[in-house]
Amino acid sequence: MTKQTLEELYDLAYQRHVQPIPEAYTSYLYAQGQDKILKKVGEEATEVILGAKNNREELIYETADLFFHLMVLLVSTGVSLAEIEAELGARVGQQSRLHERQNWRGEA
Ligand SMILES: N=c1c2ncn([C@@H]3O[C@H](COP(=O)(O)OP(=O)(O)OP(=O)(O)O)[C@@H](O)[C@H]3O)c2ncn1[C@@H]1O[C@H](COP(=O)(O)O)[C@@H](O)[C@H]1O
Repeated sequence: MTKQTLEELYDLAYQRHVQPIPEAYTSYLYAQGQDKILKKVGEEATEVILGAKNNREELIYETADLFFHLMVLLVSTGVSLAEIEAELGARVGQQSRLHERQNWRGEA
């Protein structure tokens, strides 16, 4: 089974940005502009929720769609995957502050 990492997906999205291919869907998204990309991210996020409600196959399929469109969004805004990884890295080892949330135990 062929696998693709998020880094490879990002690189692909980046390549389509710097070297557009007229018939490529990814290049089409960039050509349509930011609002189109944002709309797709919103749609795909909603489809992840619906997929999760249905079954795990749909959740997997829709998550892949969302990841792809998120990569296109990051590329189009000039945000690198390394910046996301750095943000995630900054959170490693931090205590969650669940106790600061009111009623986090579900108490009245
Ligand atoms: N991973 C993906 C990927 N995931 C989802 N999609 C596309 O995202 C779209 C989502 O489907 P929708 O029905 O929501 O959208 P749509 O109706 O086709 O499009 P709209 O008219 O709504 O914009 C489909 O066209 C999918 O083909 C992807 N398109 C491309 N890739 C990767 O990018 C590579 C390059 O693709 P091209 O840019 O098309 O050459 C591919 O080989 C893949 O590895």
